[in-house]
Order: sequence, then C-alpha cells, then structure tokens
Amino acid sequence: MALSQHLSKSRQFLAIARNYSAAASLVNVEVNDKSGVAVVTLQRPPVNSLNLELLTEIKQTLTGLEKNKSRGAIITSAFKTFSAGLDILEMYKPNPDRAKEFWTTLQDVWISLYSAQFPTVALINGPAPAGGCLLSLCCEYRIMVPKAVIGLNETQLGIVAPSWFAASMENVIGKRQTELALTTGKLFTTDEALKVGLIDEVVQTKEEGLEKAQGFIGSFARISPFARSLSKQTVRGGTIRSMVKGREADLQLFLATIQQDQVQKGLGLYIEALKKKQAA
Ligand SMILES: CC/C=C\C/C=C\C/C=C\CC/C=C/CC(=O)SCCNC(=O)CCNC(=O)[C@H](O)C(C)(C)COP(=O)(O)OP(=O)(O)OC[C@H]1O[C@@H](n2cnc3c(N)ncnc32)[C@H](O)[C@@H]1OP(=O)(O)O
Repeated sequence: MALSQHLSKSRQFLAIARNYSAAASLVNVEVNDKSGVAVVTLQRPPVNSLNLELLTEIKQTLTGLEKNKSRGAIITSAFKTFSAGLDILEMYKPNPDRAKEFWTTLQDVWISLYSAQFPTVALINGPAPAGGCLLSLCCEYRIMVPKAVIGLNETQLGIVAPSWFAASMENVIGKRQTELALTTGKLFTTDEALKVGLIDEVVQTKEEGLEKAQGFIGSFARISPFARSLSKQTVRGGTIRSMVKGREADLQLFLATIQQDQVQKGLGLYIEALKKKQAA
C-alpha cells in the first residue's frame, strides 16, 4: 500500500476510534498514529469493577476495533487497579433482567476478546482479581507491574469460577496449577505470576509496559495477518466453541447460583469486609 493511502486509512481509523471513544466514557481508546495499535484504557472509578455499563462499552469497543481491522489492542487501566473484577453489586440482591443482561454481556466480551483477530496485550498496571484476571487471560500477552496481584479468587467469595474462566487459565498455566489456584482462590503476586507463567513480563512502570506491549504487537509486522489470526483460531477454537455451545446453560447456572441464600450471604459479608477495610 502506498504511504499516502496508508496514512489516509490510519487517519480514517483514528477518527472512527476517537468517535467511539467519545461516546464511551468508561473506556478511552487512543490509536497510535504510527503503529495503528489501539490503547484501550478502562476508566470506571474507583477500581474498574465490571458492571453492565462498563462491559457494554468494552464490547462496543472490541466490535469497533474488529470492524476497523485494528492492528492490535493494549488493554490497561486509568487507575492504580487494573480491574477489581465483576462488580459484586451486580450479583448482590440482583434484578433478574439486569443480571441476565449483565452475564450475557460478560460472555460477549469474553468471546470477542478471546477470539479477536488482532493481537491483544493486557498491561496489568495494578491488582487484577477474578474478572480482572479473566480479562487479561483473554489477551495473547500479559505484562504486569510489581506489587500487584492477579488470580481467580472466586472461592474466597464463596462462589465458583465458571468452566470458561477455568479454561482460560488452564490454557495459560496448565491443569495442575489451575486446579491449585482455583481451589484455594489464590491471588498470585507479580513474582509468583511470572514464575507460573500467568504473566509474560514484568515492567517497572506503565510507560515501560506500553513500550513493551507495542514491541510485542510490532513483532508480528512480518507475519501474514491471515496466517496469524488463523493460527490463533486453531489454538483457541476448541475453548471458544465449547463456551458458545454451553452459554445458555452457563447463564442459567449463573442466575440460579446468585439466587442462593448462602451465596447472597457470602457476597453480603464480602461487601461489608471491603467497606470495613476502607474505613480502617
Ligand atoms: C462449575 C461451575 C459452577 C458454577 C458456576 C456458575 C456460576 C458462578 C456464579 C458466579 C461467578 C461469578 C464470578 C465472579 C468473578 C468476580 O470477578 S467477583 C469479584 C471479585 N473481586 C474481588 O474479590 C476484588 C475485591 N476488591 C479488592 O480486593 C480491592 O478493592 C482492590 C485490591 C481491587 C483495590 O483495593 P483498593 O485500591 O484499596 O480499593 P478499595 O478496596 O478501597 O475499594 C474501593 C471501592 O471499590 C469497591 N469495590 C472494590 N472491588 C469491588 C468489586 N469487585 N465490586 C464492587 N465494588 C468493589 C470497594 O467496596 C470500595 O467501595 P466504597 O468506596 O467503600 O464504596
């Protein structure tokens, strides 16, 4: 492609990206003019807990990037927490219609991000428990800052990570480590996560992380995008097909689980503990 054509295409893409960024106040999208890589910054204060609105905006962002044949996406946070995971208030004393839409949107986000045709990097610039960890596991590469934690800690809340959460982790660190991590609800420190392969690199700052993430995506410059994305599909296809096939049953299981008295009690206590921690 001629340089002028490439630039015009980039500008067009930039304008589109800025458009859906402007409409989406909980997610900011900035496309690097040179590389065409999108930096997708989650910005729902204070801790990017994933409620219906944030998930909807992430889903719209991913759809936009796919439609515009993005060169790649780096997912990060505007705050000191990457993401506190699912918003517990969406599961505590839930409205049934909203809970259904909430879980369906989470499933949609997982499918879009896990199967994205473009390269994806999670720049984990702070704690990433549960749903925050899941979001990063959907990406192809994980870069993390020191003194943070990451993991699927659902059992600590008295709930169970669904099978597709577990599969996402298993595909990265293997069955044995996943079983240990899930049953104990382990939150890995940055060093532990690197050792077990849950993350790929440690950086000292977010800026350094952005450079490394651009470098990872740039490493595909000489690889055919078609061959790249088909290879990704080959590796991930089984997990995606199984999740899609079971998504209705998964939704029903979620709705039934969060209606249980014992689960509601556990979530209530967990919310109280979070609030007490802040008051202390
Ligand atoms: C075979 C399978 C069978 C069955 C499966 C079927 C169904 C399964 C059913 C359910 C599965 C559901 C899966 C859920 C996954 C999740 O993601 S659950 C969420 C888990 N998240 C956490 O445990 C993180 C909790 N938060 C923290 O640890 C800390 O907040 C954090 C380290 C992230 C940041 O610490 P800090 O900077 O000190 O902030 P604060 O703790 O002071 O928090 C600030 C305010 O934010 C509120 N908050 C924090 N996290 C959440 C959250 N996840 N949701 C909602 N709100 C949150 C916190 O209460 C403070 O609020 P306040 O200012 O006091 O109002």
